[in-house]
Amino acid sequence: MAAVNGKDSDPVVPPSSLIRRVSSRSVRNSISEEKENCEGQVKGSFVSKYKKAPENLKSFHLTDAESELEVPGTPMTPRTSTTPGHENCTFHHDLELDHRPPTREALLPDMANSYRLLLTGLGEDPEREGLLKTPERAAKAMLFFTKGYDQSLEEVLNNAIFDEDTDEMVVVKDIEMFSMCEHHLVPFYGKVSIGYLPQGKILGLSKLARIVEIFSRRLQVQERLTKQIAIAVTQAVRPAGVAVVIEGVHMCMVMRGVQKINSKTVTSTMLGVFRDDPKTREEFLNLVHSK
Ligand SMILES: Nc1nc2c(ncn2[C@@H]2O[C@H](COP(=O)(O)OP(=O)(O)OP(=O)(O)O)[C@@H](O)[C@H]2O)c(=O)[nH]1
Repeated sequence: MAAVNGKDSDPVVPPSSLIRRVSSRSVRNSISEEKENCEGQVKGSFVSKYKKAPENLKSFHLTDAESELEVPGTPMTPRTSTTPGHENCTFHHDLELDHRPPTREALLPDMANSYRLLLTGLGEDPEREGLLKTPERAAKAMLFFTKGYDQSLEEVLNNAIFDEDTDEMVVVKDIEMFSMCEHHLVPFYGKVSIGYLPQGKILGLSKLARIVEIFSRRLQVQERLTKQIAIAVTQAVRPAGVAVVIEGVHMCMVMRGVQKINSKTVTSTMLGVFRDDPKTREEFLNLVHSK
């Protein structure tokens, strides 16, 4: 199989714990163990640690750069919970701020103060009744918009990777996406379509949408978001190929700046057979564009 971008590198092999079906408790325990085992390794170590090359691997290759899910400036706060009964929790699927790790919570006072300053800078009175709670609300909202920084691929997958004798295309399309433009800190939103060609392993369908959440709930540019989703799916199930198309509306182009309210930005990442074989790519695009 041709290497992506024509470069050879080690194929990425997910940890064996990702391709076993086990109880959620043991999943969480194994996640904690993995995290401990990973300590001291480079950022994005989940990826680096499991790069091995079994003889019979037919999957396409990711370059080292493509294997790095985390980009510079993308923080990953340590995750443990002090909530009674949840000491071993490292991840909550629908992370809300009333059930969060202390490291995230600790950011709130400083962020609220920043919003207070911002209000003052706008000439507003942060002490007037309508604005009294606004700094805290805004800080919580911003933490929610960026909750993807607290999520990692292995936690989100929760071992929902299943052995299945199929090599037919899987497409989940029109997944809603909300993200934040890293240039203006205003939202961009749209829909994501993901396709992959399995090679004996399939991914729980909801996990594709959850992968979108991990990477969209951060400060982003659409191009990077598209690529990170494709790489994450590759790492999860080592398919013969992955295709991701995102259609986005950028509020920085709508509400300000050039003010083009109807423009849409379409980005795609094609890996493996989707990149190499025009017919496979065409089949995916037809499925995505069909009603
Ligand atoms: N490629 C890319 N550009 C983006 C994305 N989100 C915002 N931008 C662009 O980032 C650029 C920032 O350009 P600057 O000239 O530094 O900032 P600006 O003066 O606010 O630019 P204008 O939006 O043209 O007013 C703009 O062209 C935005 O449209 C994205 O997801 N991908």
